Amino acid sequence: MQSPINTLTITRPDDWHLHLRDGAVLDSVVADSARQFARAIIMPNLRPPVTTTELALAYRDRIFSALDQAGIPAVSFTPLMTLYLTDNTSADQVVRASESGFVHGIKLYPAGATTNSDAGVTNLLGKCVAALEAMQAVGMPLLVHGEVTDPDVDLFDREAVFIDRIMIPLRRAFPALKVVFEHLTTCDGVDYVRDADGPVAATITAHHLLYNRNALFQGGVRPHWYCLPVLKRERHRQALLTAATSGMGRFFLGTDSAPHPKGLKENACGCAGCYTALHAMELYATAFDSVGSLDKLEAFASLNGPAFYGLPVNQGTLTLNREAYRIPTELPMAESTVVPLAGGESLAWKVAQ
Ligand SMILES: NC(=O)N[C@@H](CC(=O)O)C(=O)O
Ligand SMILES: [Zn+2]
Ligand SMILES: [Zn+2]
Repeated sequence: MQSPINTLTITRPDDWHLHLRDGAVLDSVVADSARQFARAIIMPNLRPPVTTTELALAYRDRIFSALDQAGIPAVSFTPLMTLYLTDNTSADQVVRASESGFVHGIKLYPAGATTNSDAGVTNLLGKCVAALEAMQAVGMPLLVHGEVTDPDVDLFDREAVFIDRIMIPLRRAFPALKVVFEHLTTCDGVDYVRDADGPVAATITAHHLLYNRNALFQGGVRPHWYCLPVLKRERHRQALLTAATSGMGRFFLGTDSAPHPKGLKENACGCAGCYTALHAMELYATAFDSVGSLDKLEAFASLNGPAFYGLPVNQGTLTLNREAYRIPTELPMAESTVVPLAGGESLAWKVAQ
């Protein structure tokens, strides 16, 4: 089923889940995101993590310097900052973040769940009650990496178990808390977000819409397809695609683009994270086109996110053309190299320059 559409112009999109890193890598990656997106929710899992409004302000300044160095005017890309929730995040820190006007979410990393999560939360409903109460009161969204870390739980089941053990009790205790279930990967997650009462939403990556877990092992172990939460079975991919193309306001775009140096991905213990900022909208257009739903891309990429976060829709537009585009195999970045997801492969969509 292929749509006859050959060109598509949508309201300029936003990326509601992005890793920009820091230092020299930040300088290299920020231009890729700014080329396609007007705003992005910037993940706080740096080393050390961004745990306070002061640290977020300093990081935001470094992002603006990187934009300036890349020749991108500050008005054309807005970093929406987040804080990293810890066992010690106080209600006062939440209030300060909210009053800053530039912090738009607080991120839950269960300790040990993913890249740079060592400082994360050990017991959400035991240690973070004051912070969660304050977040609910001021309307600050909680962004969650929704996987349990219990070593007895199979890697592929960690999202489903997170719903039962954390999400449901959390929502019962804080029914008015805004929650974004980040990088949703399962049909269990889709069902939960679709049916839950209250202000719940989810981001979905391009890679989870395009690939199932076979991609990790096609012809051998392929580390560039390894991310967390890990790719799942085909039926989960199908459920994500149905949700993303449903037009439902609870589902919106979040690339989870997460650059790692090539040498740390192609490694005996390779890092989790896929780099998709370079070709994000091309990947999403390919996924939506695969089910004849290009007409639903604008809601997912440009309208649903701002509505949930209470922000205005962007002014500009982005045009995609049906045009063969070969993804580069490698990108030189600072002192290292980053391999974009599906490097060397071709897509049928290209963002117009
Ligand atoms: N998604 C990933 O596999 N990695 C992310 C962390 C995260 O979003 O969990 C990273 O920071 O590298
Ligand atoms: Zn995550
Ligand atoms: Zn992420």
